[in-house]
Amino acid sequence: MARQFTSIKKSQNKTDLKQSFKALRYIPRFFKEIWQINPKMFLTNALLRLFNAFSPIIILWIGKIIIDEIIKQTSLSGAEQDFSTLWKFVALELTVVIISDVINRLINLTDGLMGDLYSNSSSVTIINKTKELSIAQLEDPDFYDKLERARTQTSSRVNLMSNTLNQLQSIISILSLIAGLIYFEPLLIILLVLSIIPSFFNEIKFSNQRYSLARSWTSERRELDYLRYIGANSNTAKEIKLFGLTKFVADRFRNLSDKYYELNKNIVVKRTAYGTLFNILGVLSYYGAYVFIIFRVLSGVLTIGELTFLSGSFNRLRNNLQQFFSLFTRISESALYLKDYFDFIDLKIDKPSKKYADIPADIKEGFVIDNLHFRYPGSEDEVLKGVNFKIKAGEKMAFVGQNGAGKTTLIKLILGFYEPTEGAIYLDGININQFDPIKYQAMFGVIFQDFFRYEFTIKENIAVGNIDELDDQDRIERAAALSLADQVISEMPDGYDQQLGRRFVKGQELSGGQWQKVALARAYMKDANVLILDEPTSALDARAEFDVFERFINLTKGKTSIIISHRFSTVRMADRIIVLEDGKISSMGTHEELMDMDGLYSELFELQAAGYQ
Ligand SMILES: Nc1ncnc2c1ncn2[C@@H]1O[C@H](COP(=O)(O)OP(=O)(O)OP(=O)(O)O)[C@@H](O)[C@H]1O
Repeated sequence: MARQFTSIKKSQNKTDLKQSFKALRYIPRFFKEIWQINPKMFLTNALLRLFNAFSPIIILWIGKIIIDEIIKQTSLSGAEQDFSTLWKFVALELTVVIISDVINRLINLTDGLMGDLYSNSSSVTIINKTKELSIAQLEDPDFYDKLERARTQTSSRVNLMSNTLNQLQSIISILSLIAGLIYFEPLLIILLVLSIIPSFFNEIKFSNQRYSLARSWTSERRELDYLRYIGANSNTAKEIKLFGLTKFVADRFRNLSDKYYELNKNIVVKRTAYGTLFNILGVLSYYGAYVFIIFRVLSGVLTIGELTFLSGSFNRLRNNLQQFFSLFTRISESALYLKDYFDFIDLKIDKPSKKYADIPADIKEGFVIDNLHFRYPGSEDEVLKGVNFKIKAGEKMAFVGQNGAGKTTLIKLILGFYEPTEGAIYLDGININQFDPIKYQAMFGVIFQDFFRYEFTIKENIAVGNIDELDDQDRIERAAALSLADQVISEMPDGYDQQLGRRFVKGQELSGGQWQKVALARAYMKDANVLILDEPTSALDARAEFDVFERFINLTKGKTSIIISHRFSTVRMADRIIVLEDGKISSMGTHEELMDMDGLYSELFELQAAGYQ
């Protein structure tokens, strides 16, 4: 733990300032994004801030006039006294204070609204960017960390916006106050700046350390989130209770979070200690300046009004400068996070510059899987080890094999989610990597075994198979009838509009088999050229599975389809069956042909049949 902290320090010390300043480069682009979201609101906010930037000096100046006027009037005899100027300035000060207060509220309001708009818009940007990433990229931990950082730092970016605007406002205030000081006592400024600079560098140093700690802990933080999720969640509650896992999960969480706490504590304690020391220097400088001004008044160089103006300006300036420096470090800290966001949305997507081949409107010959080898990125193990076979147009294939044999992987390669490490897949003689992946994948209707249970309505859950047809009720009902989801829907109080899951009000949880029926309907939502069902019926009862496949076979007459199933009653309906064993095809043929061979297929079939006897 200590070693990790030292290495963070070592790597950071040299580049502290440089990194902070470099990160500020992203701020103009950030503000361009905010401006584009709502130019009118942005402009209003800027104008309001411009006015309020001058309010401190105006109020101090009026205060000086009021005090000098009081002293002047009190030195006059009763007959000579005229308080009209005095009251005019009191009224003026009151007006400025009220206006400034109202403006402050308007600034907060527009800040909040712009923050909301920005947060919504950047979330959409992140969602859209995620869509462009390939499955391989999304499964890569480095990419995933980038996505995570971009996603979780939205609030930090919203704060960055108001902090930067506050900073600009503060700069104008500071300049106006400095102008006042220069007019009377320029020496005071040097004293002021000298006392504040050390705390500025101190802040920058620690903010960089905090950032690099947070960054180097991205995957651990993800683990913490995950542990928090499984430890306190209705989906996992059954197992957590039954297996008595609470202590295991809580201990694992505590161990990890304690480490992070210690590392972070180390940084924040030092930051506070140094910060306090430098702040005391600031206070001393203020009183030094105060004594200096008092002497100038006593020696008759300055008036009492000027004393209140100067000491007020000095104090204000000190606060503003301190706020300026601490804001600067917060801004540079958030700007480092901003870099993560832009790094993510600027991620290069591998788009070949070549022209894509045309997708065949109807499959004529079919697929040729030629000497296919595959290893998952970052993995040593070869999952597919030289697979060769053809799928003729209109053929119904089934893949069988034991767990981990490579069936789903083969489907993912046919869908073009990954590039083979060796060999190729051809569709009607064209290597599938020549097709535009989006158009190519649109040819398929696929349901995976780990299909997603969207906590939307049933109707939406079916329509995700072809979301453009969300309003086509007939189509949704036809798809539901084919997958037997219509039986589930008829039992729901809200029918097709039934909210599913337990997350939202009126949500209805479904059984595993009911979910499968709903998900299966997605495959029927479009006239896909190729239908692939990867074990989506494992939770159906025997009769339901038989009904589902009978419908599937009837519907897909003349269409190419692939089924993965561990149930031989289903598999035997296929025209041809491929038996995968440890990444290789051990045999293929019709059910009868395979039964005649003395291989894995007949062995597994007999085993399953024996189970039913
Ligand atoms: N995303 C991944 N990254 C790395 N390895 C993976 C990934 N997905 C699967 N594997 C590995 O690839 C091998 C084949 O997995 P695959 O899912 O293709 O098997 P399967 O035949 O479909 O098994 P099952 O019948 O259990 O669904 C397994 O050893 C698995 O651990």
